[in-house]
Amino acid sequence: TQTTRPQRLLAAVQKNATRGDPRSVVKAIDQFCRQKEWAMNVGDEKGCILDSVVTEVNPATVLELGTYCAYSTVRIASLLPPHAKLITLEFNPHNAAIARQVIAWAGLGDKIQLVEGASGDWIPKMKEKFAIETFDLVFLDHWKDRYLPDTKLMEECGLLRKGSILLADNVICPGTPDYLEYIRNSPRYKSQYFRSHLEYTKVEDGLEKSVFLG
Ligand SMILES: Nc1ncnc2c1ncn2CCCCCNC(=O)c1cc(-c2ccc(F)cc2)cc(O)c1O
Ligand SMILES: [Mg+2]
Repeated sequence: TQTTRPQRLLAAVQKNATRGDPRSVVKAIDQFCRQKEWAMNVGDEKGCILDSVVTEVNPATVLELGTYCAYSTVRIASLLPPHAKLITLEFNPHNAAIARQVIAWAGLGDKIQLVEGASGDWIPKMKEKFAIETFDLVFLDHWKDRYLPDTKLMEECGLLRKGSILLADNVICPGTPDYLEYIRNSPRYKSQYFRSHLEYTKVEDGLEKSVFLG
């Protein structure tokens, strides 16, 4: 029977990456996406910007919205300090199952908690279910029309503190116009646009980094 793209991506990781070596997992996925099949990972170009933000923030708590095949999950977690925790939400059970295996191959299972479900359902439960006070860094990479409502939800649930960083993928392509409008005009955020390209293409895209001012 026909395999899915996430299954083929996982096979490429298991074939070309070294177990327990997160950077080789990242490299294997980028190679697969450049040489075989495009997939909606943040990719190597935007990934370098992601790396620089993670390194600068040096977060103890990270929330990722939209795991897909765990490319950015592994990329972020490989840069975290020893006791830091990354919670990643994935809506699609098939993608979650693939992501778990990519995370295991990278050897990052003790830093990453993958939760299956919709962001809107889980954000209000974060504090009680995961003993989280606030997130130092949030990486938004899920449904583009959920960036704004989920940001407002995180504010309402007290999950952001003065200095929390939001980093949003795809603000140009596919685009998140309502989120950009809100975050760039709100007195509660200081935003910066990092111009780049849609993963593995020459199409313009970028990341929007926003600091919550409290
Ligand atoms: N926990 C949760 N809660 C809510 N939604 C949740 C979720 N967990 C998952 N999802 C559902 C996310 C589905 C994937 C989101 N990402 C995207 O849709 C995406 C699309 C492109 C793209 C660009 C140009 C094209 F021509 C085609 C596609 C590129 C990207 O970098 C993208 O991140
Ligand atoms: Mg994306």
